Amino acid sequence: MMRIGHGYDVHRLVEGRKLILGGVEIPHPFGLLGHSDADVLLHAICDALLGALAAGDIGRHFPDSDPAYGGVSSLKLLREVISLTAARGYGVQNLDATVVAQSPRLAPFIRDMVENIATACQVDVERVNVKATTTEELGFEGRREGISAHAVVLLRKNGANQEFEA
Ligand SMILES: Nc1ccn([C@@H]2O[C@H](COP(=O)(O)O)[C@@H](O)[C@H]2O)c(=O)n1
Ligand SMILES: C[C@@]1(CO)OP(=O)(O)OP(=O)(O)OC[C@H]1O
Repeated sequence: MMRIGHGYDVHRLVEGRKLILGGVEIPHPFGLLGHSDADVLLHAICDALLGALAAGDIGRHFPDSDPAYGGVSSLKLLREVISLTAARGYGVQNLDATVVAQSPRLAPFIRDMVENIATACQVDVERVNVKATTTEELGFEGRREGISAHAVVLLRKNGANQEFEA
């Protein structure tokens, strides 16, 4: 059995914060604001996984009112969501995500993001794809006020054929 999930998140860009995307620290004069490390890409992926499980969203599992999550690495949150996914009997068939950022240029960091995500999800890198796009300077991302991310994930029941079936 397969289950599909979608995730979307936005964080504001500010001075004095690190920019962390997909668990990779990216040199940039601005970083994302949040209670956690504000890794907008991993948050979208967590929400896609939770959506596929019909298990709510990241804020329900890791409330931003809980000091335990202050400054937490979102890779830790992703690993916890994957533990829940495995406990429900599912694994990641494949995952695709898009980061919407006018700057910085993310292409040099995509491979490391994919490796971090694949490791946290306990799958081969071939099952994970991360893309980046600008908005041609339109909207809040285009004005560099924030970065957004979209993710979709397909889960398969453990024990099921791991290849695509017709
Ligand atoms: N922050 C970004 C945004 C985009 N890229 C790469 O550039 C390509 C073209 O982007 P457009 O928004 O002009 O379509 C895109 O496909 C990415 O490969 C990037 O590295 N970092
Ligand atoms: C990740 C959590 C964890 O405290 O905090 P934030 O970094 O603020 O991220 P957001 O996507 O706004 O909401 C989810 C929160 O639960």
